[in-house]
Amino acid sequence: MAARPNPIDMAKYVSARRALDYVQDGMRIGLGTGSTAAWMVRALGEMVRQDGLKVTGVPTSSRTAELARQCGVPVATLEDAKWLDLTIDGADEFDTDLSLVKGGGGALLQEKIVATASDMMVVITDASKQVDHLGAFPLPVEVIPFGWQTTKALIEESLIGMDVAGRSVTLRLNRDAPFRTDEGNLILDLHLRRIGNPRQLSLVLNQIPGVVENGLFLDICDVVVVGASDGTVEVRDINTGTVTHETVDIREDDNLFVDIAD
Ligand SMILES: O=C[C@H](O)[C@H](O)[C@H](O)COP(=O)(O)O
Repeated sequence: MAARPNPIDMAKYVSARRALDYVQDGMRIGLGTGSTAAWMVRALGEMVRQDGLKVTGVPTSSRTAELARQCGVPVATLEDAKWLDLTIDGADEFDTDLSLVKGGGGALLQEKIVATASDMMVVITDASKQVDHLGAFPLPVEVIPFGWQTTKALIEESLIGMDVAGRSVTLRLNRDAPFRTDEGNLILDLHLRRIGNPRQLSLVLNQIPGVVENGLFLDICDVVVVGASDGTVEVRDINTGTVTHETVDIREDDNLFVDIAD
């Protein structure tokens, strides 16, 4: 017997379902990483298995690749797919310009490469991720392990002249060991509280030797779908300047409602 998901998962689920309206047969789709993107991958798998949808998914992490295979979504590498029609991914923060902070799950590098190689990026999220100014969520910066303390010191130095409200930088841990990305790199989390000039910060960070990429996604996202636990979504489209409110048609027999571990 199918069980309804809790309110948080319900909001993620409806945003994922609505985002899949952008999918058409034959598309090459970037598959994001995180708990919200996982709902999208499961729902996409259902469309492939039950409706015969033909798509190719390009995962943005080893976790998503594994989930996609489990769900029956055919996967390819970006090297094979080369260019994508659409990427659907979650975010840690978004503002009114649809600028994003991503990388809470450590997948920002592949996510940014894949989203940039897509004609369209749709972000699936809930209202708790909306902010007036980016920066409340610590900004992830991926750095190579070689000389990472020096890279950290250079980042701290670069923050002195920046329009930010906090300047502490911490190495992300996984239990007691440093967290490693899929590329074997480290993540430094920048606790900035408020980022006054995201564009300047992004440019400055990416010029520091040892920095691979930062979690600011600027001018990449086209649409944000904000899901709510009552089954409604707000769809914000930066290209048309429209904001629409809709109710998502939920399949009550949806197999996704069966208890699924994240
Ligand atoms: O590295 C992780 C990604 O950027 C995720 O998209 C982001 O952290 C949001 O994840 P969630 O949907 O679990 O909040």
